[in-house]
Amino acid sequence: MTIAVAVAGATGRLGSQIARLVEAAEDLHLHAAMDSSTPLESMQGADVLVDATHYEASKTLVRYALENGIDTVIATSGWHADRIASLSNDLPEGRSVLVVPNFSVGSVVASHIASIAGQHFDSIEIIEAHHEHKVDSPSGTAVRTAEGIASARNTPVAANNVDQDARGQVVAGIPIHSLRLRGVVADQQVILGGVGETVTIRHETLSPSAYDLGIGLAIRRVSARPGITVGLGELLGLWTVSGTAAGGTTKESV
Ligand SMILES: NC(=O)C1=CN([C@@H]2O[C@H](COP(=O)(O)OP(=O)(O)OC[C@H]3O[C@@H](n4cnc5c(N)ncnc54)[C@H](OP(=O)(O)O)[C@@H]3O)[C@@H](O)[C@H]2O)C=CC1
Ligand SMILES: O=C(O)C1=N[C@H](C(=O)O)C[C@H](O)C1
Repeated sequence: MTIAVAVAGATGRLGSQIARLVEAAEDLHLHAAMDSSTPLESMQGADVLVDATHYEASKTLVRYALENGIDTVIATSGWHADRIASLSNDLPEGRSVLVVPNFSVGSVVASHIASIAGQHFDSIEIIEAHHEHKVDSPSGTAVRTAEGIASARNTPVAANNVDQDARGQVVAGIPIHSLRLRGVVADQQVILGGVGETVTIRHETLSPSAYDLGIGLAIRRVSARPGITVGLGELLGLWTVSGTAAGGTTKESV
């Protein structure tokens, strides 16, 4: 069976990559390649919407898709736990949403390792670096990593002096520091401080081709998972974690 795919953000960096992958796959059909001037109705008839836009646009695109019977892969950053919980409350019966903060396998693995390590350290901060054209900060991956670390712990993380401007944006008690640099694709370090030691868990994306595997998997598998799934961990078969995520999502992984 061929899956008809609408790509929102198809003129952008990620969306154009997704549209190329869809066009090249025999079992996928590019039903609509949407940019900011494309009417929402053009996604009608698609089986799956992949949203790779900006959060403000994403909110409208995603709700329209779900109301029109289209399962949705959300690649856009900005879908934090509370916003996912709100989407979950209004999710039409039978529809599937896969929120993917990061399509890269290495990023999923690194964030999961951080959630394990975070159970053994009370001092935790994240530094993320991205290309200079990234419009949002902190990155969706860093936010999800912080949320994942916090939800795996029994006690909250409480960083010191976070009222000072240079201490980063605090998510789930964890300060996130964002760099936007020419030459970088994407890079994240989770730094954990203990007594007389630190541990750094670092993932570097060297090329956007790191996203290819996860993009294909997300499109092909989203409709088999009714409800809201966060992250690719389970789909990649890396682990199975059940339970309720912070904010009430039904599946938990980064
Ligand atoms: N999950 C993951 O692994 C990854 C996620 N991302 C995330 O994907 C998102 C997009 O990133 P990137 O591709 O770099 O961004 P770009 O700025 O390159 O592209 C943004 C795209 O969104 C489109 N757009 C804006 N508003 C609308 C709208 N109302 N309807 C339809 N399309 C719209 C733009 O269209 P127009 O050309 O008309 O302005 C453009 O095609 C970001 O949130 C980023 O963080 C990025 C990489 C990997
Ligand atoms: O904008 C990007 O480039 C990326 N955005 C995502 C994020 O915000 O985490 C995923 C990846 O890091 C690349």
